Amino acid sequence: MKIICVNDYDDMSKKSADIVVSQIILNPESVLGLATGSTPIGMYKQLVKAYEDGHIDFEKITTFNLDEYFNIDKTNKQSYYYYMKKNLFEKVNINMENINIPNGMADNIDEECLEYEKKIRDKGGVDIQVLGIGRNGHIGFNEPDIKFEALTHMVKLDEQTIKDNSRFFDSIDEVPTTAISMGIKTIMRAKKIVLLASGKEKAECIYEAIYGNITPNLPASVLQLHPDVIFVIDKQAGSKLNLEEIDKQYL
Ligand SMILES: N[C@@H]1[C@@H](O)[C@H](O)[C@@H](COP(=O)(O)O)O[C@@H]1O
Repeated sequence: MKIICVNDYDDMSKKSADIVVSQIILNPESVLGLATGSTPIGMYKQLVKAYEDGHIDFEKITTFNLDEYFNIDKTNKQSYYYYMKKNLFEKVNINMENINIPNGMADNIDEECLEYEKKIRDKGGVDIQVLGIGRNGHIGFNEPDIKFEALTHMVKLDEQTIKDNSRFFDSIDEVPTTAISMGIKTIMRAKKIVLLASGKEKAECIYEAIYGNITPNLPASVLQLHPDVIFVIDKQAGSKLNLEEIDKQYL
């Protein structure tokens, strides 16, 4: 595990974008695993800038998003499809046939999940997976007590997550209570993982993810077992860590 602790949100966005940009430059046919939420928005802005400046080309890039709300249409402004379109896809030269987001409107969700896993496998797996983290330590929508062996599946959202995500909706009653999410096993199969966190409200879960027991109660703790994971966090999110100690242990 590598931990990069930077000054603030802007630096977190630049640093994490640098990592993704390098991946794209090294392999223009990369398979990117993408995340939503407020945290990666700055990173997407940086990726768009790198594209506009001519540093990267998305033509041969494939993407797989972590998750999507259940029963929310692509055109709905709260959908993760809409989020990805607005923040990245419509601003770069990505081929929309190469983007993949679970279909929350699928008639048969089990089939949709199996198909999603198959598509990832057929592409040779995810080269680099971007993650945010929920305050309860969730990654994707893998809430506490999730099974580590789960692949893409339907999940029930935690009360805390519903509350946290209600800021994007007009009222808490509109927040979906279920979603389709890559499972922990899907995430752990990625060749490289970059987790982003910013702000003091993430300090506790970042501390637990790095120092705590590896337990489904704190899904992000499983990342301690991944051979190539980088946490890019700002000072506030890293405020509970003893960074000198971590340098000795992990770097
Ligand atoms: N499914 C997403 C996660 O992928 C994201 O990491 C989390 C944190 O969001 P934020 O970055 O807004 O704190 O929110 C949602 O629940």
